Amino acid sequence: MSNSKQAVPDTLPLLRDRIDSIDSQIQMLINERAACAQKVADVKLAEQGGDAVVFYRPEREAQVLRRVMERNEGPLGNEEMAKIFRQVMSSCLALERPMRIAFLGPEGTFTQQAALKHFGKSIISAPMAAIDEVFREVESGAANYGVVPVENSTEGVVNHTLDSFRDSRLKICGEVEERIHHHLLVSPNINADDVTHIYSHQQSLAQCRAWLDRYWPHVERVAVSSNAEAARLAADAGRSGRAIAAIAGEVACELYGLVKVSSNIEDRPDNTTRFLIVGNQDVPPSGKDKTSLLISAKNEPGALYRLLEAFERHGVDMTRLETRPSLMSRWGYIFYIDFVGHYLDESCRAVIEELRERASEVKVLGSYPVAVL
Ligand SMILES: C=C(O[C@@H]1C=C(C(=O)O)C=C[C@H]1O)C(=O)O
Repeated sequence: MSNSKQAVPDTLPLLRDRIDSIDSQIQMLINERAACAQKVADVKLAEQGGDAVVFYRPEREAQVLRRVMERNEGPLGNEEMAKIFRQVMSSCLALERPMRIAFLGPEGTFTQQAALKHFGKSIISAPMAAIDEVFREVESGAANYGVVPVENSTEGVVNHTLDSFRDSRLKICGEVEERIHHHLLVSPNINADDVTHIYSHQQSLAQCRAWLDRYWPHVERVAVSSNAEAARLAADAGRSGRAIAAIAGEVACELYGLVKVSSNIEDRPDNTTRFLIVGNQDVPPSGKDKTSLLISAKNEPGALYRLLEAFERHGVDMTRLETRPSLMSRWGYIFYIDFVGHYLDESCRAVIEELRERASEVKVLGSYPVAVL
C-alpha cells in the first residue's frame, strides 16, 4: 500500500484520521478478496460441475494461514493475525453458501469452540446429542462436515470417536487443538459466597479437583451431561434466585449470560483436547500433513511388531498408537495409528503398501493438514 510506511502521527485526531483511512482501505481489499473467492467458486463449478463441486479446501486454507504467520512482522502476534484471516476466509467461503457443521453439542461445548476455531464464525452450527449422530449427519449429507473430540491430554482417548470410524466411510479432513480452560461461573444476580452446588461434566470436575478441594471444599459437586448443560442449569437457577455455580468454558459463559467468579481453574494449565474434522473429502497434500490409519491385525505372534517395523524402516514418524477391541473376534484388535506425512508421499505409500500385506485390513482414515491454529 502506498502509505503503509508513512510515519505514525502523534496526536489523537490525526491518529484517528489515519485509522479511518486504513480501515477504508482494508475494507476495500477484503471485498476485493471476497470477489476473487467468488470467482474461484465459479471456476470450480465450471470445472467440476453440479453436486461434485467442493468449495471448501482444507489444504489451501492451511497454506494461506501458514503463509500469514510466516510473513507476519507484528506488532500483532502470529496467532492473532492468523485468527483474523481465518475469519476473512470463513466470510468469503460463506458468500457461496455457509457450510453446515455438525458437532458434539449442546451449544456452548468445547467441540463447538473447536468448530469455530477451525472453520471461522460464518457457518451454520448443528449441535448433535452424541458422537455417532455427528457421523450420521455428515454421512447422510445433512451436514457438510462434523467435529468430534478424539483425545485429551489429561483424560486420554475418546473411545466413541475411534469406534465410529470402524463402520464409517467418512474421511478425516482436519484436526484442531484447543487449550481447555475452565471457569467458575454464576448468574450475575447471584453472590458467589451463597453458592451451594457446583455443576459440571464429570471430566471437568476431575480436571479442577485440586482447585475445588482448596477453595470450595464444602460445596457439593454435581456431575451433569456437559459443561454447556451445567451453564444452562446455573443460569436457570439464577432466575429463581438459587445460588448454583457451573464450571464451563468461555462460549458457554457468554451463551448463558453468566459471569466469572474465577478464571482458568483447571489443575493442569496445559490441559488440551484434540478434535477431528470428518467429511466426504480426500484432502490433497498441504505440505505439512498427518495421516490416520485403522488397522486390523492378524492375531498371530509378532503381528504388531511387523506393522511398526515398516514405519521404522521407511523413516516415517509415528505420532500415536491406540488399541481397541475389534468386536469381530474375541481378543482381536484394531490399531489406530497416526503418522507425519500424506498418504501420497512416497515413503508413506511404501509403508501403507507393506501394512496391507501384513494386516487383514488397512483403512486410510485420511490425510489432513497439521493444525495451524
Ligand atoms: C477461494 C478458494 O475457496 C475457498 C476459500 C478460500 C479463501 O478464502 O482463501 C480458500 C480455500 C477454500 O476453502 C480456493 O480454493 O482458493
